[in-house]
Amino acid sequence: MAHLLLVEDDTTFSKLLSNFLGKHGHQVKVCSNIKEAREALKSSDSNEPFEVLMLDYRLPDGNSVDFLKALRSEGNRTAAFIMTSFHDVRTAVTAMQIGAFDYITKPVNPEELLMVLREALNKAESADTKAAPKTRTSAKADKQSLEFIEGKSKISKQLYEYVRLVSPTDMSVIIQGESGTGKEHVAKSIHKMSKRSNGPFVAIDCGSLSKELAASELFGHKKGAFTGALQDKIGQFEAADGGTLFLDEIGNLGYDVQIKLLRALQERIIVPIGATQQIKVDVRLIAATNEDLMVNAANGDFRDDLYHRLNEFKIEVPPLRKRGEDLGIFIQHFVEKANEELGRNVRELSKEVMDVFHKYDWPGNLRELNNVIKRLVLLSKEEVATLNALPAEMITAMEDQQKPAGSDLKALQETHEKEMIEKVLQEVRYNKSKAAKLLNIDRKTLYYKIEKYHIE
Ligand SMILES: Nc1ncnc2c1ncn2[C@@H]1O[C@H](COP(=O)(O)OP(=O)(O)OP(=O)(O)O)[C@@H](O)[C@H]1O
Repeated sequence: MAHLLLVEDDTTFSKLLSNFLGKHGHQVKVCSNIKEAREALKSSDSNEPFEVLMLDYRLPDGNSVDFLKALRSEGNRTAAFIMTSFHDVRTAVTAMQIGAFDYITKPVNPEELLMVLREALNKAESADTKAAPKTRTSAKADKQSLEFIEGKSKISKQLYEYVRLVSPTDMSVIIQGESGTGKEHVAKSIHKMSKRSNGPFVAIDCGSLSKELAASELFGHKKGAFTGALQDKIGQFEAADGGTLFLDEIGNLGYDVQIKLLRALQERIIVPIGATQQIKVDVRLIAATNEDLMVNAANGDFRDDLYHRLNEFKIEVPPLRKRGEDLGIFIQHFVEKANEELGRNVRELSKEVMDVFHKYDWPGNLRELNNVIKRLVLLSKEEVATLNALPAEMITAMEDQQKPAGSDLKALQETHEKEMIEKVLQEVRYNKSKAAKLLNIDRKTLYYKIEKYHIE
């Protein structure tokens, strides 16, 4: 049994969901907005904290991506997943960067929900047993590398040529690529092929670290160094001694921590917070980012000196839509993996499903493909998976894409609607309440349309 917090403003749906989860032995606290959720989190018993947060994306007093961002920066690391419509998948992808474990598209399929919940609970459990949440150690690195697919496209061959080239050296590496392209996988491969492969591989997701906690997480602290430092803590730099430290989403580190990081890299020593003695460390650093750190450095958002220290070698991991023939190889791989995990026997995807997969642009890259395939396999009782097992909206999106815009009434209406919203937003200087009133729609609908049409 798990203690879950469900934040959902659709009361019928939340009742349905909590009954369903209750029947599966879980204890669910339901809140209908962010304010209530905050109160529930505050008053949750420290003996029985929430193990998983299940968040509807659009809530009456904000969206759950911002909510989760705020929680993470306050140091809350409870496993969380976001429930979203298919149109918001791009937003959900952002959510994963700030430490949501996963997302699930609405309408929620019960079996899929249980699967995602099970995975979130496993994650919560493994985080509990480690020095820090979101820190992954070498045992997992080994297991995952076995499942690694390189691909046959030209762009993938070049990628792995670079990986093999840089692995045996001790150079720092920046891995750049969109969310879900496999940056962590690449980092693990570099570690495995390096002379440090017998040492630890420690991964930290800087996106889920609050500014206050980042320095202590990386460099450790002494008991009493700050409120809440109840005992000495070893930092991840020390934990990675003799091995590789992988800093995911490094662009999220605050300026102060960046200075300390630079010093640790240049002088190979660290000083835990509140300590007086220096500790020698021998760590290879690999950093990942989905932004262009060079641009951030030029804008002053990232320290120039640190950028150059890290950028001894740069590897770009291509988005899935640019990996051409690899798509088929990844599909096969993920289907086999899902069959094994879920005890299914899907042998083939129907031609229609393959068509959709080839046309779709996969904004969440390999992670999204993996998720969609898991769902597809889960819902397919036969050997051939058909369109029925794909999210309905994915198919509609593909159909819409294929229609010629000139004669497509819906597309014309949507273009008109987008222009109208943009015009009104400009008129009221982006005051969304006023804009919603003028457009005669509620705020929630306005937010939905702003996202749908990618209005800045
Ligand atoms: N080469 C690969 N072969 C098989 N599976 C892969 C490969 N690369 C990535 N994956 C799978 O794709 C998913 C995303 O990979 P990963 O976490 O490495 O991406 P990422 O770019 O680091 O993501 P993020 O930007 O969110 O940190 C994982 O489920 C991973 O197992």
